Amino acid sequence: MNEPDRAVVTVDRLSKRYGDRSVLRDVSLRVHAGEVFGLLGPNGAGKTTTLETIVGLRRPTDGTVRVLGRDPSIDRRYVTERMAVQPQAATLFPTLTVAETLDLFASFYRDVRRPEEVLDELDLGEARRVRVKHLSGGQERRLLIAIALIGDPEIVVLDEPSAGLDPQARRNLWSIIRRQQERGTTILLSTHHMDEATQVCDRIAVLVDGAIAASGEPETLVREHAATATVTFEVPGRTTADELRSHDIPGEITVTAKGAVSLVGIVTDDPDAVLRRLTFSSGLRPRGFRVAHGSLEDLFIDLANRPASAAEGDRAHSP
Ligand SMILES: Nc1ncnc2c1ncn2[C@@H]1O[C@H](COP(=O)(O)OP(=O)(O)OP(=O)(O)O)[C@@H](O)[C@H]1O
Repeated sequence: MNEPDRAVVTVDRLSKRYGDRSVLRDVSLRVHAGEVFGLLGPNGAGKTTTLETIVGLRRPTDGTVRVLGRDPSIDRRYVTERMAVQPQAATLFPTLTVAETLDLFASFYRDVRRPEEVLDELDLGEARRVRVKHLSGGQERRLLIAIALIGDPEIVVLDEPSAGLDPQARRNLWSIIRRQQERGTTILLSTHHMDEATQVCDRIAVLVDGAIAASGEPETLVREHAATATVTFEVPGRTTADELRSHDIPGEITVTAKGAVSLVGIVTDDPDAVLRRLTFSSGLRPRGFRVAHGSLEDLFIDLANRPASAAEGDRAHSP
């Protein structure tokens, strides 16, 4: 087990401006040892700028970034020996094979993992003799991740690792990330896929317009920000919203007639109370209950569409 509260990446009040354009404003976050931390946000929110500042490729205009206690733009060697970044596809040589490419990158490190083992973990064992220019998009992306892992880093930074992958390849990638976490690696990634954040991230921070709009465990954020659920069911014959309200059922009720039944939808923040009232006291003979809870996607859309001043209040929660 890792030390869960040891911060390996600390970002304090990071701001970045290009000329008079403000791209990041007061971004603060902590990534703890051994966790998978996700940076979420719509296009242009500042995810790449934040990650590139963390890896030392850009310097903050204001604020501080520390990786394992060091400034990554100054102690570059110390940091790059311990923190790996998934490179861009453009870094690869098209005529080298997969195995040759990994050997080349392995030669940059003092302590490396066995290339065959990394290739097998990334399901690239069978493609080891294929030239880079002949790889599929998914294989190329996995090779980029293999390159990030070959030096057995303490921290791995992945900028949109699932971009361009099909749903199955994305699921495979999530298993790879989880396996890497089990090896004790801390993983910092950016994504705009809500399902990815829910599936692989222990904690997330949502960046909107260069500022952190919310952060925490995905389930907690959903509970706090997307508290309502929708209960749907059907009732034989005809009923009305007024009749349901007369049974003291909490929530916003809509009723639609369909053939011999009435379809009912209730948006509520207390689905348990709705189900109790309906089954024990309404006498309505409801059936086919479904309860749909809010999702991270609802939260994301809500935060991305909120005016900047409304998101401001959430910043106090930044980790
Ligand atoms: N070197 C630069 N000079 C000026 N503006 C820049 C520079 N680099 C990034 N930006 C701007 O900063 C903003 C944030 O960009 P960034 O790439 O960090 O966002 P992102 O959240 O990673 O977006 P995406 O999901 O589209 O990759 C964008 O509006 C971008 O145009």
